[in-house]
Amino acid sequence: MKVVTAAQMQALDRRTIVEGRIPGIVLMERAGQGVVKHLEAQFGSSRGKTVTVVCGKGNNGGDGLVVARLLHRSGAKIRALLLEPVSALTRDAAVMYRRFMRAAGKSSIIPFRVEDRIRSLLAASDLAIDAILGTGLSTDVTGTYRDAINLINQCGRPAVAVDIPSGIHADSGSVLGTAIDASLTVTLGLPKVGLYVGQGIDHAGIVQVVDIGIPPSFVADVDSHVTLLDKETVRHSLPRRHASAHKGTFGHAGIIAGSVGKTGAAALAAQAALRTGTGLVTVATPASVNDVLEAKLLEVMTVPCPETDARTLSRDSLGLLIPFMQSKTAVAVGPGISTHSETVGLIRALVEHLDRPSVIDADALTALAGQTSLLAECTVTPILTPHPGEMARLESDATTQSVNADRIGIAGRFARRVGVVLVLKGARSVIAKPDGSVAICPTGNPGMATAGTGDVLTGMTVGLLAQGLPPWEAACAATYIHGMAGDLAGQRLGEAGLLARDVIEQIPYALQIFSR
Ligand SMILES: NC(=O)C1=CN([C@@H]2O[C@H](COP(=O)(O)OP(=O)(O)OC[C@H]3O[C@@H](n4cnc5c(N)ncnc54)[C@H](O)[C@@H]3O)[C@@H](O)[C@H]2O)[C@@H](O)CC1
Ligand SMILES: [K+]
Repeated sequence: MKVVTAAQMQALDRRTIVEGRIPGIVLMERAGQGVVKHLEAQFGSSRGKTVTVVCGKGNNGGDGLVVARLLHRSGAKIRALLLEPVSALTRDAAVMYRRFMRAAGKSSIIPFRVEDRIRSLLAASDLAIDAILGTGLSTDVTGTYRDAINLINQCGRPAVAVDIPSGIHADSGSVLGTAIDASLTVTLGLPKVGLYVGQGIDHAGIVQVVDIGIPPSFVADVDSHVTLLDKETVRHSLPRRHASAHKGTFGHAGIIAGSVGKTGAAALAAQAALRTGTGLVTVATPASVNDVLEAKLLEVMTVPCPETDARTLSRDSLGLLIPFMQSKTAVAVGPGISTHSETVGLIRALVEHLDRPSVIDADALTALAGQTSLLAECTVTPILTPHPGEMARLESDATTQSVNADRIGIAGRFARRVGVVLVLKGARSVIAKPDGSVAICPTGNPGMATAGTGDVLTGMTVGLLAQGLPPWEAACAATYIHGMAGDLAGQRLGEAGLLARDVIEQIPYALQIFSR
């Protein structure tokens, strides 16, 4: 599904109304129906609930008035707060105002004047609906609008944002003055970029997308290079397990990983590859830590390699690692290998011999800082999986902050310039391909910001490569399923105590969801 800017969405809405001959009020009705559907899926039936709907003067407010009418019809007790006089409403919002008034009566509409009254109304509500500002937001929020947003945030009730949390810039995700902290955002037509970047991520809560009937041919014409990953796309790319399968059918992943003090990274990546369905996994690791891995890993094979005095892979490993890579279906390089200068030299030499599907991660990325031209030698497009700090090292003039300020732009430009598939990790990981287009992964949670989850992603990615997925499909599917497994683990354990190993344990359950 394409992800769009406010201007792109407004143009699509307009084209649908003018060329598609679907009146704005019909789109608004569908928007309201979609919001109610997702709201009830999340919070249960609205019958008997008290709901306060806060409406601005624009079409976002119009959507809110549809929600108010539909919830009233379902037996909820509704109060609609108008932030502006009725005369200021847009034409379509005014139509929805009249429809609501006819259905619920004038006493259900409350002008936003007396702050204390509003505060007590919100406090007595089960839910607040934020229909204050949508894609029409242009400047900092001030005055009554700011007061309304702050009162909703302070009331302690879950807020459902219509289209986008009011105050969030639909393109940049930045907060313009103040913004709603939504539990659920039901976005209309196509998802907006601002829900997946910057502060927008924290303010949006759960994001659901509602189809309001924009003709697919109009959507196809939108020039957006950003898409939102979804379950169906991932499902189509996953390997099938035929009845005649044997372990050779599902590939052999080679993982070059580990050093003293960092055998856990190798173990996590190897286990994650197996849990993702890979037939065979072999880890190449410094000789003196090999026994540790043998003890940790039952199903994984290991290859002890020559090492430095610091017990990291040495330059002498190259002669062994070249045939190691050539005998595997796919290769991962990097988890826990250290940044020892000799190991760095080894990785740079090794990359020139990468002739099969590969994932380059962690310390191997640091080894490639300022040396990404070496990747031109790879015969199959490699997948790089940096976190923002590693990304900043790869892009010499960047910092972690500047990377996070433009994750989509940086990922797309880097993937195009260097000719790689890039997974820029972090909240809402983005995956970019060599043509510069970018997918946003909606799965995952803050509990996954813990040691070792990156190694798990590397293992899952090489595992899918070994099973024959092309690099782009493998990167997208691994990132999505990694997030799903993390979400399942988070549901069971909560976020604070979640460990990388818990994510591995949930991979099979995440995969089961695809086979249903
Ligand atoms: N017909 C359409 O175009 C559709 C629009 N839809 C809804 O309409 C929204 C867009 O509607 P609008 O373009 O009317 O705009 P909004 O409803 O987002 O904004 C309302 C008004 O607020 C004003 N405004 C901008 N910044 C402000 C600020 N900082 N403080 C106070 N007021 C400010 C704008 O001038 C605008 O007129 C979408 O987000 C969506 O919810 C949906 O109903 C689907 C169809
Ligand atoms: K809103």
